[in-house]
Amino acid sequence: TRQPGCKGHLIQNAPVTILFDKHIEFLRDYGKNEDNYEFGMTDYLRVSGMYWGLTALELLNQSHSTPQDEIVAFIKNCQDPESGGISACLGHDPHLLHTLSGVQILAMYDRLEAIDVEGVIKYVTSLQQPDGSFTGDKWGEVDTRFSFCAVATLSLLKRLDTIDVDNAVKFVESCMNFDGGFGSRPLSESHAGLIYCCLGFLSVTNRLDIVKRDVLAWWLCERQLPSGGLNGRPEKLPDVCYSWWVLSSLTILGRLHWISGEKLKKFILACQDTESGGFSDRPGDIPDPYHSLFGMAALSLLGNPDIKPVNPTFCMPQYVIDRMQLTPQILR
Ligand SMILES: CN(C(=O)[C@H](Cc1cnc[nH]1)NC(=O)OCc1ccccc1)[C@@H](Cc1ccccc1)C(=O)N[C@@H](Cc1ccc(O)cc1)C(=O)NO
Ligand SMILES: [Zn+2]
Repeated sequence: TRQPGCKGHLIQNAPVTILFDKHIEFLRDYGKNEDNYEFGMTDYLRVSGMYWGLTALELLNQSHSTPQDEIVAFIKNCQDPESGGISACLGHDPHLLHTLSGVQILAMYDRLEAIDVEGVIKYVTSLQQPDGSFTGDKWGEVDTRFSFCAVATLSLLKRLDTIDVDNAVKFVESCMNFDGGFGSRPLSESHAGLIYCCLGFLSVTNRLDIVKRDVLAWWLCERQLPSGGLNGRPEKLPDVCYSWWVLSSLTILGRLHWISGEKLKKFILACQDTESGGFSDRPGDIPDPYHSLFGMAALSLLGNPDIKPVNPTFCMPQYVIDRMQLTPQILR
């Protein structure tokens, strides 16, 4: 909805504060009434959707009000007894994306003992290929996203020793481009989401030494547009979730100060839905838990004191990473 006098993607009289109570209500009630369209459409993402909503609520210090036992039981039921992997929803095939989301939720609640941890490890290790890469599931799609999902999952379970880390690093290194960025596979185009995955992978495996630090930091800063918002690739529109992919990457590189945080903050705040609560991808669109988490996580990285600190590598509350004594590498 472009109103007259609209500056880029900023709408006049856009919110300039965080509407905390509305976001809490939006996240708590999302998917409650099972008849609404969004709920049904996201079956294939259910466990990931739970990770987004629950992590966002935790960043707002609200997780005391979530039905933890029900959530733990649901994730437990989504673990495939045969392969050990976790699926998005009952009856779906297990997948690395949802195995990570499930393990992230259980780690946040300190309830990892509720699932067959050895089964998860067996599943993750079974997906590593001879060239060091990982497939997302048994159907064989290789992507650097899955390299990150694999090592992030194993790191949360303290079992990084069960895969060939050096070979995994070699594959990710083979996906680095001349612009310092990373793509899905060797010679694929650089993309902010994949750069986050590859930097997260290198942070977990303590191998950030291979990155072309300032070339990549420069490419990430070029994602910022006149509206203050960030895009994922050159010539694309700004989108609040890219605030997270780009900011977490710059934080891991120790170059967060290179971007204009004030202008970005204005863009993120303008993505709030003043009626329903929640954040949308850009001002005026429909809010969802995914963009709500990544918008608030970005505000947390920008130093907002009313949102709990978030770990840039795992996109989980920092106090959880500290409790687990995990120390993912970060460049200062
Ligand atoms: C599957 N997916 C995406 O592809 C989103 C779609 C989108 C959101 N805003 C613009 N496009 N894209 C996305 O996550 O891109 C960032 C990214 C790309 C590659 C790797 C990691 C992150 C989103 C879900 C979604 C679909 C449609 C609309 C909103 C959210 C998603 O599950 N993202 C995953 C990462 C991811 C990304 C791409 C995938 O094909 C699968 C998973 C995530 O954030 N997990 O915690
Ligand atoms: Zn988005």
